[in-house]
Amino acid sequence: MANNSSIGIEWAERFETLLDNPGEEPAAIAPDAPDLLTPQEMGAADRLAVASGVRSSALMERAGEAVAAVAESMLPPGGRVAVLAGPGNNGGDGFVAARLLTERGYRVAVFLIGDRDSLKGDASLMARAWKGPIEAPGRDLAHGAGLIIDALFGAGLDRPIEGAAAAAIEAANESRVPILAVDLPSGVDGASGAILGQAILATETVTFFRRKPGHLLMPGRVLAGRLTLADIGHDLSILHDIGPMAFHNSPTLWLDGLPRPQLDGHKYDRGHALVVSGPITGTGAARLAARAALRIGAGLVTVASPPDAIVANAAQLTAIMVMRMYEADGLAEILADHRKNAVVIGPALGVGDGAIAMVSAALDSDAATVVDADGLTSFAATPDSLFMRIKGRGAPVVLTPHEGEFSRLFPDLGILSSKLDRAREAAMRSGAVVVLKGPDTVVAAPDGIATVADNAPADLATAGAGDVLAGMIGGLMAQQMPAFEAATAGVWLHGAAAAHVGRGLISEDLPEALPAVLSALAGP
Ligand SMILES: NC(=O)C1=CN([C@@H]2O[C@H](COP(=O)(O)OP(=O)(O)OC[C@H]3O[C@@H](n4cnc5c(N)ncnc54)[C@H](OP(=O)(O)O)[C@@H]3O)[C@@H](O)[C@H]2O)[C@@H](O)CC1
Ligand SMILES: Nc1ncnc2c1ncn2[C@@H]1O[C@H](COP(=O)(O)OP(=O)(O)O)[C@@H](O)[C@H]1O
Ligand SMILES: [K+]
Repeated sequence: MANNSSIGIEWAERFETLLDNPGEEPAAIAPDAPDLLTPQEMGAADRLAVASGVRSSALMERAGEAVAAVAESMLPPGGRVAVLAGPGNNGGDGFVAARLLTERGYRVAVFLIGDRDSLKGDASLMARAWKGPIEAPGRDLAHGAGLIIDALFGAGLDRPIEGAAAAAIEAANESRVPILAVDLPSGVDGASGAILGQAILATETVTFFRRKPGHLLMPGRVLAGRLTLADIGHDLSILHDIGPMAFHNSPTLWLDGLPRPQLDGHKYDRGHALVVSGPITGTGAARLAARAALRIGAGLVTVASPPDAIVANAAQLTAIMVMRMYEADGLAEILADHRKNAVVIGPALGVGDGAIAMVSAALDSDAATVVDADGLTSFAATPDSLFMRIKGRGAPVVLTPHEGEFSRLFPDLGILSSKLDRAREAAMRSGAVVVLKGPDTVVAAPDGIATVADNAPADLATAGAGDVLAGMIGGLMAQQMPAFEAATAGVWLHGAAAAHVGRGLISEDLPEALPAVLSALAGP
């Protein structure tokens, strides 16, 4: 199907290459390793590592070593450390770090939730190797400490934190002492980034082998602070067996597929994007989207304008063309010209039957289609009719809702705590690539492959930013970039453009920042 994504497949192929040419990989873990593993997948990675001959206690020793190394960078020589250890293997990592830091001259106090005799397996082993005292945490657990190591709960957290552990988290947060979290800030669900009961607000977090979705999804991303990814001895080949379905949105994933102008190329080779304008009271959104489509490389861009808005549009456009459009039939006529191979519809379109008819006309065409804003809201009462049209066509569709628009189209998915799951369900149900926007924008394809972005500065929460994103994705699809890749690249480039502009950003700045961002990506 046209919407299917190739990122997962391409990345898997790249691993094959890395495995065949190990010399080409500078370290076991590339710093931009994009795979995200859920806690369950990470558990499987640990089991696979053990099955391949790595001792689980060796994994824990290296995990504790990685924690100790970051702790040292956060402490003055001989500084005081409070280690909070939990009842599972996360606590085991804490005991290793406590031992190593003591050996290196730091003054370490260990506070355990539960008792040492209840610890099992490697955690029990590491607790026995700790020769110092073990205390029960009280309100003053951080007293005199220069650093708290949070080793209460990691990948094994499976219910809301209460009681003594919740009180310890509260005391740690209130102490204002910097906190280094082991694997995850305790209380953060590694799959969703959601808080289960109570959570540590970490200064830094050390995680192992691969990041988890909860390190990137809100609020987990903020609670984790600065993230270090440590190699503790997993072989890369493990990823083949696991087959990750979620990826960190970084250029590593899509840069090879980003359209580039060719020396022997022609503007007609770079596609023709059509952006549908709203009525006279709402024409700016379409112009923002159109400008973004042109800046991102579409060869030609046309704004299809209702007759009452044609003067407003024409007066403010130069390189972008304007065409008069008489409602849905007019749009269908314009799109009958197959050279117009991508259409962006929805920004400031107005909500109602007229908008439904126009979106339907766009979906009846052969053009790759981005449906945004009012184009989505108009289907709040009849979402299935939108999904049926999407599934019934050959060309790809990208839906770009923010959380409000999303909840109108998929009201029952609000119960899912994971933004990743919400976007995936929506993609599966609608047959479209879904871009669920926000500070942690998720792009999901109907086959379950998804990306999570973390590069959007808060400045992007400004009027019209979404219109620009829709135009960028449409502009990439006009250049034949597949829908999932176009959406993923569009989201990253949108964030990068905002970061390039910095403070004072308004949406008009975003298309203008694209040349710098694209040039930097293209290299010297
Ligand atoms: N596996 C490996 O090889 C490696 C793993 N590594 C490390 O192991 C960590 C995962 O370890 P894990 O699976 O033992 O889980 P962990 O996060 O310690 O917590 C589970 C414990 O907490 C309990 N519990 C859960 N929720 C609770 C709650 N709300 N309130 C109270 N209790 C709760 C639950 O017990 P339960 O009561 O459910 O029986 C269980 O005892 C991982 O994050 C990484 O740091 C590294 O060393 C590298 C090698
Ligand atoms: N707090 C935030 N941090 C970073 N990016 C954000 C934040 N809030 C929103 N965004 C991004 O800003 C854009 C806003 O889009 P949208 O809500 O559609 O606004 P508009 O309708 O005004 O264009 C989206 O790309 C979204 O991902
Ligand atoms: K932790």
